[in-house]
Amino acid sequence: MIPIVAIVGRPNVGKSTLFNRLVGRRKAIVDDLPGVTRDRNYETVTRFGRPFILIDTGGFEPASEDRLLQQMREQSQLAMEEADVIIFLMDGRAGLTPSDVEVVEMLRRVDKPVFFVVNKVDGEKLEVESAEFYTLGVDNIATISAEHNRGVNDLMDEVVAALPEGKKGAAEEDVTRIAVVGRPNVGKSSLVNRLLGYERVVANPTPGTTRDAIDTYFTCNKKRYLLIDTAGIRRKGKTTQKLEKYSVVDSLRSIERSDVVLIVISAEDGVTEQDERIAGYAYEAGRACIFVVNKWDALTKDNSTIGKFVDQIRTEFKYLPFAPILFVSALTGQRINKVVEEVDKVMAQYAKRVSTADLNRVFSEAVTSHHPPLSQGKRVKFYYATQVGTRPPTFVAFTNRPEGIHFSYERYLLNKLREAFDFSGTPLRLIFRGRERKAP
Ligand SMILES: Nc1nc2c(ncn2[C@@H]2O[C@H](COP(=O)(O)OP(=O)(O)OP(=O)(O)O)[C@@H](O)[C@H]2O)c(=O)[nH]1
Ligand SMILES: Nc1nc2c(ncn2[C@@H]2O[C@H](COP(=O)(O)OP(=O)(O)OP(=O)(O)O)[C@@H](O)[C@H]2O)c(=O)[nH]1
Repeated sequence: MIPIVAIVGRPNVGKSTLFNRLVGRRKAIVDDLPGVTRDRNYETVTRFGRPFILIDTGGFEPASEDRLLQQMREQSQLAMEEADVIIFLMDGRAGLTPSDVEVVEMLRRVDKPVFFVVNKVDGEKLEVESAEFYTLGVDNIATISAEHNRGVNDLMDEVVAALPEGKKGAAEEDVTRIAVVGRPNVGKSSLVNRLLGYERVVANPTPGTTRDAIDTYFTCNKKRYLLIDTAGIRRKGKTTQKLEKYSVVDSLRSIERSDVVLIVISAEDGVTEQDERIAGYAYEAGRACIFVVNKWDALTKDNSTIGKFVDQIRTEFKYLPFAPILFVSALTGQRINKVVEEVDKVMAQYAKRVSTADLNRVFSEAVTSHHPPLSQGKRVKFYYATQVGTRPPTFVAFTNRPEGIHFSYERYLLNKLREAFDFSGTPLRLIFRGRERKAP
């Protein structure tokens, strides 16, 4: 399971600055895309070869000192429950504050690696001044400047070393791993029950019910599937009423481990912001996605109901135009058999390989019928394209001007590949690489 690192600390200590530094610049394919709900608070980061999910727990409203302390307690509580490693950030310019002292007390009792870090230590002089933080009685205090990238690598070196060893199961190429994600109470467990055909997971009418996380293998038409059923489903014994936004963390973990993501939406509630956040992450993670609109039985429908839902989903999730939409009822079983059918379809595309010859034929036809726009007055030429991976299908195209290719042209090429090879249900990746033209 991919580990989680959480950054905790008062407002304005520099959590987002550190987060952005670690996440690095975003790829254009994500930035230019209209309608992707970007939740800057969660990102998958790879550092020294180790991937982890980084969470910036910040972003709450500035508030009174009482309220602040309360929020910090909640934030830290969350980090203590969800994260594998915690970075507690303090502000070397503002100095030590009473709320720092209190939160440090809390975090010292945690049985997880906690890094106590003083930020904004931009130079030697501040280094000396940060000595007051040693009065916290913590043995190890790191000083960094997130803004100037000072001490950040050393810190991350230690953070990565403290990550738990990922339990790497044997690579199981023949299993389709399905994540079922969505807000609390949309019917994820009920859907899972239906898919498995028996009451394996107990559905409960209270939102955010506590339960064990269960991964379940099942076989259907001689094919094997793994249902990753941890999504939004709380583990047993937790009593803290979590903020809804944080059930997203469970979804992210599931998505990381999956091939196909079932984004479950309640027909009663329509699309919510949290659905958008989760779907945006699934998209960025490059997973195949299927929208499952559940509780279809609970609606009074007329001829336009389906159409309206499809419109809403296509409008809210512009970046997932290829994701199929299913309307089901986990309660009555209506159209549940379509789910596995659809999973098979998108999985076939997600894992598909096309021949280099076919790929280059399609590529050169696309380029010939619609030339790439000039880049700084120069012609953009493509030499060669090749598929370098699957899950999702990933292509590299060699060109004289990799940076000069506009996003809209990239989208044009991807659409051509989609049409030509029927990649209709899967995300695709297209990478441009520079190559000098060979001398004739
Ligand atoms: N001098 C200095 N300023 C910094 C450093 N890191 C962050 N800052 C500044 O501190 C301010 C707050 O930084 P943020 O990253 O927004 O802080 P935050 O903790 O995410 O704040 P919230 O979103 O309110 O929780 C910004 O003006 C940053 O430019 C640093 O290393 N040195
Ligand atoms: N009418 C109707 N109700 C449903 C359907 N699917 C689930 N429900 C009800 O919705 C409630 C929540 O269902 P769960 O399966 O526990 O939802 P969940 O998404 O797993 O919820 P959390 O564990 O809180 O994340 C229960 O009362 C279910 O009986 C459906 O298709 N139609």
